[in-house]
Amino acid sequence: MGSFSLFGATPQVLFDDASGRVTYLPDVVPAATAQAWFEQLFEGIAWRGGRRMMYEREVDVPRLRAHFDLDDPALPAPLPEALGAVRAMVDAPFTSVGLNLYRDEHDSVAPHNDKLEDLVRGHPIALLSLGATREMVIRAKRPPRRVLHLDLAAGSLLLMDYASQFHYDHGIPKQRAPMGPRISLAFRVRPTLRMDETPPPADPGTA
Ligand SMILES: O=C(O)CCC(=O)C(=O)O
Ligand SMILES: [Fe+2]
Repeated sequence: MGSFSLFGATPQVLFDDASGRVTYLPDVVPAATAQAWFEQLFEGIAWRGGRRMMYEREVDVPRLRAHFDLDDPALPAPLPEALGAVRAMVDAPFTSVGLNLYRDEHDSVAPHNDKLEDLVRGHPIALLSLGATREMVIRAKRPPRRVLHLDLAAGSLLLMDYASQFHYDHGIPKQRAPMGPRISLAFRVRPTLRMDETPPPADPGTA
């Protein structure tokens, strides 16, 4: 249930109350490993652009993305290793990883909460950061509008629990100063289709 190991990095609990819990764990992955993983993913992933509707107009999603199910037998390196590093810190049965590539300071993700229908209740979202440090803004949806600005450094893990998605938006704002590329890996426990919801075939013995 989103508990984390106390070995390795020292967790910084940013808040932990009725509105949810958000924890930052620096240096979950050593700097050299984080850099190697960044380069492998930057070169090796078939990054996709995207389009979305904004004010009744279609615009580019301001970053590149990719997605994998974690049980994919062709899960590309270094995603299995990255999953291992995350699982060493977080006891949650992650099933999916969403990748974001922020090419430079112009790329961003608008304030949002992760879609609750894509998450299994009670499990956290784990964001592993690689590449350039980028600022994340976490803002309460309702007054008093607590706002947190935090730097997500390479090799760090940010854990946002399920409850926090009801009460806070998070985003990566555009910057004015030039920035190198950053990749984030968003590990989630997604609901699977319940195969057991279809009625079982009639038992021939009782027909
Ligand atoms: O890049 C990040 O750290 C945030 C990504 C994010 O919020 C998402 O993928 O839903
Ligand atoms: Fe998100």
